[in-house]
Amino acid sequence: MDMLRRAGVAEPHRWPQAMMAATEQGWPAATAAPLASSNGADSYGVFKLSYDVRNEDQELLQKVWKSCIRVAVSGAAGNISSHLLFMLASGGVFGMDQPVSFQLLGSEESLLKLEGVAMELEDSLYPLLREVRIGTDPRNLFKDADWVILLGAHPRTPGMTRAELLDINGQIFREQGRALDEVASRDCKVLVVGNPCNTNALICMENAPRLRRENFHALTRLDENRAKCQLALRAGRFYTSLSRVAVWGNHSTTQVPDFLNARIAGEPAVDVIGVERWFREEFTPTVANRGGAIIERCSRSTAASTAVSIADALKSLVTPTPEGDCFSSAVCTDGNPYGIAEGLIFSMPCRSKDDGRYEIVDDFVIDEWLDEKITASEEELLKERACVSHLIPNAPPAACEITLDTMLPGEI
Ligand SMILES: NC(=O)c1ccc[n+]([C@@H]2O[C@H](COP(=O)([O-])OP(=O)(O)OC[C@H]3O[C@@H](n4cnc5c(N)ncnc54)[C@H](O)[C@@H]3O)[C@@H](O)[C@H]2O)c1
Repeated sequence: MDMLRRAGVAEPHRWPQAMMAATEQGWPAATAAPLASSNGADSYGVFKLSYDVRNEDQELLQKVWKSCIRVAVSGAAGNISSHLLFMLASGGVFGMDQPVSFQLLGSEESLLKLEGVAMELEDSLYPLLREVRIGTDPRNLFKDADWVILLGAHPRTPGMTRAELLDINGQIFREQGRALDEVASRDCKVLVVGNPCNTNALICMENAPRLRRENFHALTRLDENRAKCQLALRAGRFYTSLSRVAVWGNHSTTQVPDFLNARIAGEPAVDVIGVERWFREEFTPTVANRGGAIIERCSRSTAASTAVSIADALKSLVTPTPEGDCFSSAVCTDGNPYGIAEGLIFSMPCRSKDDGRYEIVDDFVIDEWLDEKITASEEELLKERACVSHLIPNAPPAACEITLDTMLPGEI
């Protein structure tokens, strides 16, 4: 500890007991008894060991590390998480000087698998990973969280309508919103991935009034990445030449990948590619069907590219957006510059400085065609909000009028 201070190193959370930590009370442990802990869940396996930092990790002590951040992940035993956690622990998202503590939430059924995930994290020997906690109680696992990534959701079973899925998953996200409200850091940033992610994020936000509304996001970065890939392929240019590629609206088949404002090497994509019919008739459905096309070929969901897009979404919030560019995130529409109905979670072009906050880019041109598509996605989200009015505090009761299945192919 003294050496840390002398070296001017910010004290990571609970350092020097950092390589430590455990399972939540009651977990059928293959490990030693859980330790008492400051945030209600105990650290797992090797993470619960204490050691004398003065005699170890001399190399690490030479480095100037920031204070440890707490990252909570729900659905942490699932497919997407099995890629994501390893990216987060490697430093590739929050930075090579940013220690992290994982608080991993699973369902009762996934607990054994969650322990397996924790064991793989142990074996990966990530210097930046200082704690791992696992369990099933969101009030334990979200405690003091700085970042929360909500992957856990009920899969749609055969015959289940979108309205039924909205209700089942809405109940999960109402409960998790309440838990965040009680125990998470007030400045906590929340990224919802579990589907239907825009409306799940809305329910979560509305049930967590202590947290800032602007800190709730639903993931549309995968759609943006897919749109960029299609533009690059069609133009015969590499991804790096693309900028201002935004996706508007819902993460569903009504999503609107925006080609009008997209740039390729600084020029309008519509001029570089030049085939209007392709944009209007092929581009959008190709982007929306990409997950289905991948499943057809390899019989598995697109967990890896989704995890990469989550990493991209988080990185975009903690690094400055390059001049003239933007990133897509579904965020709260309150006060938005495009006249979209307030009180929705709607994907829009955003820019960030680097501190987790963002602003909505206000200079995108919306022509009649784009406006019509954006309005259709907005109307869908208004209907989804009506369907879950019983899960939103103080919302007037409303009828559920969703009839279309707009779930993206390839997503459960
Ligand atoms: N927004 C996007 O771009 C995007 C892309 C792909 C997938 N998704 C969605 O992400 C979600 C996760 O996908 P996956 O492939 O990892 O699914 P998965 O089924 O492999 O994993 C989900 C995990 O969540 C757990 N879980 C269920 N309910 C839970 C709860 N209440 N609390 C904690 N854990 C819970 C399950 O037990 C399971 O382990 C799905 O809803 C999927 O549709 C979104």
